[in-house]
Amino acid sequence: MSPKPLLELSHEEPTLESIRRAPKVLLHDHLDGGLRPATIIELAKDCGYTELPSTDPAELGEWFTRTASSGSLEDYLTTFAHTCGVMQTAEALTRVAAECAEDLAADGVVYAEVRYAPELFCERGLDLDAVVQAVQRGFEQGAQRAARAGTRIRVGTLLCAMRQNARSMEIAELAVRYRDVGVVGFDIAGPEAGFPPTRNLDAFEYLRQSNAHFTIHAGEAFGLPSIWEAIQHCGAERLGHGVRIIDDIKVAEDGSVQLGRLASYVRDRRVPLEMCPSSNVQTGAAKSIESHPIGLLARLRFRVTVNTDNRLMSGCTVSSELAALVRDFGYGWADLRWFTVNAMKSAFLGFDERLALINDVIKPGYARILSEAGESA
Ligand SMILES: O=c1[nH]cnc2c1ncn2[C@@H]1O[C@H](CO)[C@@H](O)[C@H]1O
Ligand SMILES: [Zn+2]
Repeated sequence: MSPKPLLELSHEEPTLESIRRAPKVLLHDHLDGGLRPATIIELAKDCGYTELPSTDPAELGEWFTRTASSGSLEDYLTTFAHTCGVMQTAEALTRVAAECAEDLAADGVVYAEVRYAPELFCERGLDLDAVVQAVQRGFEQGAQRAARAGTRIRVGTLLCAMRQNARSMEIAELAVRYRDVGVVGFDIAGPEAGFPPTRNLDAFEYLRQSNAHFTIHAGEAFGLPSIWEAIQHCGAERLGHGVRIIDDIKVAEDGSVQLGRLASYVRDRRVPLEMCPSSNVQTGAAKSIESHPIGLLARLRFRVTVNTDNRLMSGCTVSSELAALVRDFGYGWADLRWFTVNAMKSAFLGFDERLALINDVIKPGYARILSEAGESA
């Protein structure tokens, strides 16, 4: 079967270059998983961090992608010791956040939600508030530099609590304290097996009482019970990954599809899935991009979004993830616009701002690309 676009709009196939020029929205990207290799090396030198596996940027980048392709989430996560190791000062955090905003803007991302766990950056004297302030400063600087370079980006921050630690209430309070200055939500991250989302019920309860937004990493390294708890016990608005929802969908030999009750609920309620195909292949949550559940889930019209997870560990960008899906699923421009609008609708930004980005930036951006494609055809 030759791959076919889900929606027809133009016969011009999107290429990596043209995808880079299209407006894109990113909901799931870790700040400590997106550093430039050269920056890691410079920061290590500045702060006396001596554990890096290489001091050559190309080699170091290659080390991250190779080591993260371990086949298990736990092993994948060990690589973060080196990024967190060099992010222990306010200056380092500001620099990393600024470069993150610049890199995303250069890739054509117009709105990004970038997440990190403040508790991981308090090893050398910073407190949680100092961490958040330093990162916010960086995003502001980066967005300003990007605007001067002719690329506009808006960045919202998500604060993560680490599942294996017991600080989720404290981090949830931090997220609420900074919600008027750029923090748009909360998440839990880290190893999934053995750390069910219900361990953090008090934090989720507090966030709901505070009318605050949160997503939960669920259904990545553990299956349906994790997704069910995240949604039905904790009240997650979105699912980080959520790939294992596929376990509740039966595809018969004749191609007919039957959704179980949880999969139906997720689709009926339009629960956004923050899918990260390359990361899933590296952690063993999916065998390949080609066989990734995103193909079926998009065809069934789940609220699918396409994300990077960790650009450094996967050697990817939003554009390269989309290009891989175009290559393996035959998606066209209408499909890429659909993923982008899905993501913007699912953002933890106010409704009026989401609408403005869709109507003033995303739709005109795709219209421009399509008219250019039409002219050159
Ligand atoms: O795909 C993932 N699943 C679970 N945890 C993750 C993933 N990627 C990164 N982190 C964890 O989130 C922390 C905060 O950014 C990172 O330090 C890493 O430990
Ligand atoms: Zn993640």
